[in-house]
Amino acid sequence: MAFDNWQLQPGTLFEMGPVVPVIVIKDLADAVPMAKALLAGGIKVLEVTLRTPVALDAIRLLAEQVPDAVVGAGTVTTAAQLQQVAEAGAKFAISPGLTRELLQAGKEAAIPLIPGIASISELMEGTGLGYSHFKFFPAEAAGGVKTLKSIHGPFADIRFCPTGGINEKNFRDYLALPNVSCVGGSWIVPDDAVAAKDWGRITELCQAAVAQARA
Ligand SMILES: O=C(O)C(=O)C[C@H](O)[C@H](O)COP(=O)(O)O
Repeated sequence: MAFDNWQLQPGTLFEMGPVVPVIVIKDLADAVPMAKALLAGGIKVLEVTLRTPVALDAIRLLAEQVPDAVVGAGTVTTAAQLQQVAEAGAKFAISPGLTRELLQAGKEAAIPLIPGIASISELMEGTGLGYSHFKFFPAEAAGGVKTLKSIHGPFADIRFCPTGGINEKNFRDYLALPNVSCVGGSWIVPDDAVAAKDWGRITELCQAAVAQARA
């Protein structure tokens, strides 16, 4: 189940995967070349985290200048931030966790909210309000593939985007699960590549991930 007022359904978003880069933009000038490097590598869905002062401006800029990308916001932890990112043009919002306030605001928002869970009780808080698509965070630290396999038993209809500790070595183990159609991670946008403005390396990392996901 999802919400009719959402302009994009989370199932559609998850199917656009397989890897959602978790992006930290420190310098606004990096936003457009980075997004183009990701697109060139076959990655369309971008999560720009609200961890830096320029994050909202970066979302606004990307929504205007890189229309082929599906740009959303990460690290959205409050209802006020959800409203801000929607106004900035984000196509979706992802949270590392959930609160009742955020879930309520998400139901009424124009864009889909993907709340984060690390426990069954948090999951039930979300499913109780009608949510069916969640971030599983911090994936590796919260039991990883084993935990998601166990959750699939009682919650077979629920889908996850695991994030946190996922990399080129383990991401296919997650994608093989029936309740996972995309994973999030920062390994395809490494800090040192961004600092060096080595966009070619980012494109190569994306191409490798996309090719491995298909293999
Ligand atoms: O910023 C947020 O909203 C988060 O939830 C955290 C990120 O998803 C993880 O930090 C990504 O994890 P790594 O791929 O291990 O770097």
